Amino acid sequence: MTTDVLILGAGSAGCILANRLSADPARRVTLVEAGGFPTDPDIFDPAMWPMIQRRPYDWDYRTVPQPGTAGRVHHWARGRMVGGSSGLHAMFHLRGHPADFDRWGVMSGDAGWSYDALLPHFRATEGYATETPLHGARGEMPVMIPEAETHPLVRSYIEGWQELGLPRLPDHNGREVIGAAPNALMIRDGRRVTTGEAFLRPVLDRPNLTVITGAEVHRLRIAAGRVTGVEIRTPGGDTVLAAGQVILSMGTIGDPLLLMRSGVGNPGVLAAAGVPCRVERRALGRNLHDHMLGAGVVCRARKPVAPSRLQHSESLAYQSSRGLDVHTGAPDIVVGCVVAPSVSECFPMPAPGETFTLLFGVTHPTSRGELTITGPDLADAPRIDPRYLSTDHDRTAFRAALDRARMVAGTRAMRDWNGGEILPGPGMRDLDAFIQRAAITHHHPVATCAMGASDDAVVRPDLSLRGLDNVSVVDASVIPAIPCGPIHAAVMAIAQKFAAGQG
Ligand SMILES: Cc1cc2nc3c(=O)[nH]c(=O)nc-3n(C[C@H](O)[C@H](O)[C@H](O)COP(=O)(O)OP(=O)(O)OC[C@H]3O[C@@H](n4cnc5c(N)ncnc54)[C@H](O)[C@@H]3O)c2cc1C
Repeated sequence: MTTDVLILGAGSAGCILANRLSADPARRVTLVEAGGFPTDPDIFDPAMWPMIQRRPYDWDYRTVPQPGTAGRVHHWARGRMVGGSSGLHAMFHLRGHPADFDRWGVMSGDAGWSYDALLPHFRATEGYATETPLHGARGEMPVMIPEAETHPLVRSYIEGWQELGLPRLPDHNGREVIGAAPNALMIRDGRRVTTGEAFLRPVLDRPNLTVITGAEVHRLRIAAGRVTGVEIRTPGGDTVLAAGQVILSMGTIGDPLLLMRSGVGNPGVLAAAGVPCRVERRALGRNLHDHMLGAGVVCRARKPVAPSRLQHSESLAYQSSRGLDVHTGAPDIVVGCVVAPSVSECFPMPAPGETFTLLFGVTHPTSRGELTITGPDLADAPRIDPRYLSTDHDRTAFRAALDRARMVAGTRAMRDWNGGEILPGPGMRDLDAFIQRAAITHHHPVATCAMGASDDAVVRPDLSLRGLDNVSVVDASVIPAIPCGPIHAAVMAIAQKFAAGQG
């Protein structure tokens, strides 16, 4: 089968690309996805999001043991369904601080990635209730700002930050991010909205769009610096697809794995996995990084904590470790309020309704890891090593974030709620050791195919892959440096910007 554009992966980016690129009826677009259309009703129930991992529609990757987190192995959830990880995520919509994207502009050597240049692409995907110069209302992805639904505990938490001098923001998608606000959410009428629902389902009847589900992309066939065919594995057997243009949208893990299985990458890594090197690209899989959260400062509640009417983790407060009176510029730490108990696997889970949790984390970690293949086949598990908490910067900032979480717990506004700290607990002397055991992924791995101006970078600023003429990479893997907050909004903007550039 031959098509004009073959999009590999129907995740957060892939569904937007399929929508935008098939809008031109003259362009034949084929979208290939390993998973199927989601059918589990739990996926669409916002409150269920922490419970739906490790089900069949989660790739459920594992890291190698992490020296920085007490030798622990971390589970990395990734959606294996139409909509990809937008079917598993916590639905928080936050772009990041403008400085995060201005930095992308510098790193890529292309001002098109600066905040002001990206703003129309952010807005084009957004469906806020009201259009403003900073918020889009005509995009397909609903963005809800909770008001009456906000939990009373979270209201007190936000007041606690105000008491400490942090501003109360309407949401985190203004020009300043430092402050506390209810999380803006990708929810409509009480249901999660995936990119599959928002962008793909409405255009499924386009005659020029073909969607193939249950199909795992195994390898790219490469000849004369181009991809000449894509080997796909389906329950019905193997097949080869061909296209003029191939777009990789399989995410931060899926893209480098496919490229490495196909012979693109670091010759040493490929040789160790038994794959002949066809295209040398040493940076592929490197630069892997992720946000982590400490889970958590857990407090006994003085009164019953009713269940969240949203998705439990209702507010993040971004801030500067330099002081609570710093209200401009990019934040470097964050504290979040979770209405339910939230702890890592190292601690017993407290009973719901009797405790609440303050998560704490670092917005711009400097730890950098690597992802590699271990063999040539789809069944060969990847080696994922984020090298969590391997820099002084990250460990120091984590301590500052933990201190801030304790500060807000001690405010007057929280007095009616806080019945005493359970974790780390007043007797805990070694807070660094606690952090090592409490840190969990915030689920934002990026940068294995990072864009950059230098010839070493995996993709160019236009997201074309260096070394293969007809291949582009469009998803979270191209992010060169993680923005301060959750990255889904940035992934949507990346896909929107790329599609807009295709004419
Ligand atoms: C539990 C969790 C909570 C999160 N919470 C938030 C949040 O609240 N806010 C936020 O902004 N971000 C959040 N994120 C992060 C965000 O969801 C992801 O960063 C984003 O969805 C990534 O988009 P993507 O297009 O790069 O990849 P994905 O959406 O993961 O899409 C990749 C697609 O490729 C498919 N694929 C992979 N390999 C193959 C293959 N070999 N063959 C065929 N198909 C393949 C996958 O099945 C998937 O559909 C969260 C993520 C998780 C997992």
